[in-house]
Amino acid sequence: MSETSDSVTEDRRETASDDAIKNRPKARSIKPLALLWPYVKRHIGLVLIALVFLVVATMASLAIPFLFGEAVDAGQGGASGAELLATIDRYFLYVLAAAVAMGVLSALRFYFVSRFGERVAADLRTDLYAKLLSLSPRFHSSIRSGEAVSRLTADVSLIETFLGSSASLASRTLLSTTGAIIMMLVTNWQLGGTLLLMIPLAMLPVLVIGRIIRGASSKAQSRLAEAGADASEALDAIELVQAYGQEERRRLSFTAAAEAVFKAGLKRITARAFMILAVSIMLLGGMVGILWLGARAVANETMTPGELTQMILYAFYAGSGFGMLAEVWGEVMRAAGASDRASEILKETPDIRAPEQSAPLASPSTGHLVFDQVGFAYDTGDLPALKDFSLDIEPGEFVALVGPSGAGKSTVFRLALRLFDPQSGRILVDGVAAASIDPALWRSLFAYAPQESALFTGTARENIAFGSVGPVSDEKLVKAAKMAEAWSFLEEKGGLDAHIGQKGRSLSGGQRQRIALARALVREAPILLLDEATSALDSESERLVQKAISTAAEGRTTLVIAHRLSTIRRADRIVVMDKGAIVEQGTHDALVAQGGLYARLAEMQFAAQAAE
Ligand SMILES: Nc1ncnc2c1ncn2[C@@H]1O[C@H](COP(=O)(O)OP(=O)(O)OP(=O)(O)O)[C@@H](O)[C@H]1O
Repeated sequence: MSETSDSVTEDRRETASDDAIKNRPKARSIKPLALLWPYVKRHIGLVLIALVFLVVATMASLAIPFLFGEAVDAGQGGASGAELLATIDRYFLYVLAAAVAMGVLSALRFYFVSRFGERVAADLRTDLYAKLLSLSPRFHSSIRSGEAVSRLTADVSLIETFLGSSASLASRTLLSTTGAIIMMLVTNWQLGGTLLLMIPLAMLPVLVIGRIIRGASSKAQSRLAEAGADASEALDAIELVQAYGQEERRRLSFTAAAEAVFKAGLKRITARAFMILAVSIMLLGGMVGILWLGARAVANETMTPGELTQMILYAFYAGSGFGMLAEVWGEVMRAAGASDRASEILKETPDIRAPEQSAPLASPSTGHLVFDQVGFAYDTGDLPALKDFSLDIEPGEFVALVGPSGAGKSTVFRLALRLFDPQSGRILVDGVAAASIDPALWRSLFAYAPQESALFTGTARENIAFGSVGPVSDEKLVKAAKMAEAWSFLEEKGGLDAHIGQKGRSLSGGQRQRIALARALVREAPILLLDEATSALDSESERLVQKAISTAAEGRTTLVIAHRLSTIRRADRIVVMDKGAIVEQGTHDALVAQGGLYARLAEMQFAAQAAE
């Protein structure tokens, strides 16, 4: 029972084999692994138990060749007949006992080590996700799309493999290889020493060819990953791809990537074939060498046949141990890379934090929202997105924000919701500044319906209830759906249990908006922020959405980014923005009479409507 077969049956099963996981970059040193220490410390009891079983199991496995050797020599002794048989029986009983002990201890070690790996992975995943959810959109826009999810899944899997398998395998192999080397030298230092010098020589081709294989794999894999991302984007937008007749172009670019992967694969398998050749010759040649030198030593009587048996078995332990260490090393470095990336996220501090002591909010809030000389620029923006922006929205007022694209309308919403904080000025509700309040408490003042009515895969119930802070009754959900003019179509689709498809795709644009409105209404917040969809709705849908908006606005302060004249006309006040500043405000009629930017925008809308 060698280390190799032992590890194949137990631990390697746990090794991360997924391509996405294998392609995660490695670290240059093992230093980042230290970042896992707090997680290890949390479960130190499990680690200690695993460590005890690891040491004892390795010792039992090292005892086996020794007992074998003793058994062989006992058979060679002068004794004969019944005495000889009894000695042989006794020794083989010892070997059997050591083998059983090793089996039991290895099983226990496997259980505790793997359990530890799973435990830490679960803790780490939970912590990472919680941190990702707490970080502001600023962080999320700085990280490549998909990368955050890869850190949550692939990187944590790598760490899990490391803690639950590779780390134990590496320390066990290190322990048993060192033990085997010592035992080789103790058994016969001349032969042991010679073999020891030969092992690194035998490892050389494995290391060199291994490097070639890895180089070929990583290039091909990154090409495949790119092609995969392309394919997933194309399949996600399959309607667009087919409508534009882009199937052939997409197919060809994927085929080119697939062929490149094939060529790299060919290089890899050729190198691997040479590796098999080299390893077989080295292993068999080594064995023949030991037997040859050993046979001569036995003939010269400098060694007993039992010692030769021991030597062969220990040499096998040491040889396979070196091979295993080389292989595990890659996994260790990959895990170090993964913990580096995971800790990068864990170390991040959310830039929008709760103050030490949150100021109290007026209860109930009147919904009096004030922007006081607010100035804000995005990290990547050259120009400020908002300049000296001041707006006082009275409780219950309905204000429409209008202005050309890029004027800063959505930015006003983002700041109100504290997804970003302004660089200058203040935002207040009922006279209390946003910065003095816990962001979660502050956000509870707002109900928000975005332009791209983001819905989640699931039922209408889940999507509408998303707006509520605590559990919410079906009655309330239905009431919100009715107010948002969403109930009539939902009822036909099966009510609250209606499945709305992946990201709500089985609904029409107008229906999605009304579900998003229902979601905002369930929140019963004093201020409603509504980003009206720009896409054209048919007149019936538009009528229903408008009716829903009017109902929603009743009794609460409402700020709408408005694109439709019907919404704008309904507003108590229209605020016209351009280049991050308010340029005009007033009622529709007053602004038209003023003949400024609004009058031009309104004229274009009328012309467009007349043309329809
Ligand atoms: N995440 C971001 N990072 C950097 N710049 C941004 C970001 N979001 C918006 N901007 C920039 O800030 C400015 C204001 O954008 P904003 O989205 O508020 O305009 P908007 O009036 O809502 O436009 P639209 O009507 O087209 O939605 C624009 O110049 C835009 O390019």
